[in-house]
Amino acid sequence: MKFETLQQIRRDLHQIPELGFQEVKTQAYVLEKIQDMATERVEVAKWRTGVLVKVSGKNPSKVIGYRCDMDGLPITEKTNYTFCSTHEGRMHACGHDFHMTIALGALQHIIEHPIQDDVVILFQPAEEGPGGALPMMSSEEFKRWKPDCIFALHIAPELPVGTVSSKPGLLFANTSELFLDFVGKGGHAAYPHLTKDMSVAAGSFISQIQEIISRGIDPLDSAVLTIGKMESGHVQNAIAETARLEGTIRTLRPETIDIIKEKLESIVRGFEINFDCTITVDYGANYYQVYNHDAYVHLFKNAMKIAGITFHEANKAMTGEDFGYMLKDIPGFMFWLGVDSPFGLHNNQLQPKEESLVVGINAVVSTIGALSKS
Ligand SMILES: CC(=O)N[C@@H](CCC[C@H](N)C(=O)O)C(=O)O
Repeated sequence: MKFETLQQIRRDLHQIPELGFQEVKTQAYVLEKIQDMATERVEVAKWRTGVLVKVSGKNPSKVIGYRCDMDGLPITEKTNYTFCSTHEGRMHACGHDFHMTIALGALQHIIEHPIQDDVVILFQPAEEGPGGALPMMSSEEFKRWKPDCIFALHIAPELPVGTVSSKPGLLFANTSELFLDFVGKGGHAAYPHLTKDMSVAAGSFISQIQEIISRGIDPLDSAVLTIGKMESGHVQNAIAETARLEGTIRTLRPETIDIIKEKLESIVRGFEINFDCTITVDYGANYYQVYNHDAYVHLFKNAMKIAGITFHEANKAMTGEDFGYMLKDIPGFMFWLGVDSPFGLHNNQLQPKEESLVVGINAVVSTIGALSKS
């Protein structure tokens, strides 16, 4: 695919970011592009708002899987792109527009340059939440074409274009979303003694839970507890009856998430007594760690050398990815693709360099070729 075509696809997708399991326009766009390149060797299936494509090999002995994600984030874009999001309050701030474009580019390359094995490309919805990987894996469509090995990429804003990065073993953390609803008693701002102020409770709760990580978890066992959103009250001169905190828990070991949840719940019980309120805890979506299989990372490193792409050994990251569930069941790996953006993932000004699309496709097709020969 020509660079201008890839750039156009990325820009089209960038304009229509949709949240998890709402990727209706995105799915239609992806399907249209696939139809344009389809031959008799290509089969397509829809699953919810996702898409699965199978390209039959010349003499297959295995199915090679490649997965990309499709959803955007509830973030208001602040780039000055001419092709910025047309969906108010939604943005492709995690590079899924790049991931899908690379998958389409790789698909066309495989259709035009047939390999021995079957290739299945998965366009998976809802990576940012509530998690599309697990339900997709239990679908009939996935089971019918279940890959024998699988890999995926994620853009890396801090790495230069022309580079990739990965590591054997643990790459990404275990995660759990966190939603807390506080209900107390509202009232007039001038009569605090007659109320149960949920702004004060929620503010104090945020400070208190910092001690879970700093004093409750072995410093050698890394963990993160972030509250990313806080809401309470309605007006400046009334005491808030309700508050809501939204956040995420990240750990390097699956067991540590349970320890954190236990400590958090004991703080919740204390706050319910101290503030005479009720607090409901909901853990939303939970993702299993991304654990790369050694032999596949080794194969990837060699494939990158041959493709002329610079490989860096990665560090573990506290990011989460529901691709971890696929790697729990199917051998494979995930890697970072350098896109050189001055702004990071989930930033409203994320601006990955489009030249990296070509590198991404080269990395993916080279890896598929190497997997087919292995
Ligand atoms: C790569 C990346 O940024 N992934 C997301 C996954 C989010 C999972 C879930 N919504 C949570 O926040 O726990 C991330 O934020 O790491």
